[in-house]
Amino acid sequence: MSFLTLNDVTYSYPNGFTAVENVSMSFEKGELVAIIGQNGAGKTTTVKMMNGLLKPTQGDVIIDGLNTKDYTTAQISRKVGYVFQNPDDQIFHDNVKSEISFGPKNLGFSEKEIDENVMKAAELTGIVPFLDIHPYHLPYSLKKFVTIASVIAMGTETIILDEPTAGQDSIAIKKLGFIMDSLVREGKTIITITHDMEFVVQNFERVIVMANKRVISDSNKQEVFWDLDILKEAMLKQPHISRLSNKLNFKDRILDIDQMIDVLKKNQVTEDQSGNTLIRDGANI
Ligand SMILES: Nc1ncnc2c1ncn2[C@@H]1O[C@H](COP(=O)(O)OP(=O)(O)OP(=O)(O)O)[C@@H](O)[C@H]1O
Repeated sequence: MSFLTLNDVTYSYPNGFTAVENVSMSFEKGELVAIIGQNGAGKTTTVKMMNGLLKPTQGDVIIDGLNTKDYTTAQISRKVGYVFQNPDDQIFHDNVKSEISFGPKNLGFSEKEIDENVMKAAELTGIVPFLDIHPYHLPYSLKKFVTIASVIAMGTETIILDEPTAGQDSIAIKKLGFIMDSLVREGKTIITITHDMEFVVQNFERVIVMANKRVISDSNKQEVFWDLDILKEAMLKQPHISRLSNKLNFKDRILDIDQMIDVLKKNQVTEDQSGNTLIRDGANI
């Protein structure tokens, strides 16, 4: 059995609105998975069911053999940590160190474990210099890293990141990639909701696409970003470089600049006697 399974899950909010319908997905330990899809597709509702913040109205969520229906959110949050989309929904302490310590303290860790976890999380997220500062005095980007550190410090086997790239510059986005990589290397499962397709291409292999409350694709990035019907249904665009290669009728399913350069060098680019670049077979421009 997988470490984390959503089995034909439906969720309706108390006002009667059904946000997620008949969704199934499963994750192994050490997996790194992106969830993409239009606004309102049901992504956040789905991941909130993974850490017990929401309990399915139909179907089951099973984490490490535990059905979330039979356990409290506090018990489930020992297994799955969730980093909120908006850091202001998560932060409530008056200095960064207390904020990061709260989770492991709450889980009953010893003083030594708390200190070790806080330092490790702060180092990995690059926020050691800000430990004594009030989180509200930090810019949005750093606040987001405080919330990520707070969840890392809890030592859960799975970490869910909801829109981590929103409001981040390119250096912070690279740092996010590095953090996710380090956690996966430790054997943790990382599930990330994102609208940033370039970020997906650079960091993920498996991609789950949601549209209209359902999963419409769960495959590798090559399949997903070259299935134009799926992208249309999810109202998503191919990465820029894929759109360019598509418009140029290249045969290869290009997803990033390096691949584009390889393909151009190997197949489609030649030089004339004066050294001018010419494009041949496979390109139709
Ligand atoms: N507390 C709530 N009560 C009622 N409806 C809600 C509630 N929270 C979310 N919804 C609705 O459920 C639907 C799915 O929302 P959800 O946040 O899961 O989508 P999403 O794919 O994460 O979207 P986004 O990318 O905008 O965050 C939306 O139509 C939203 O308005």
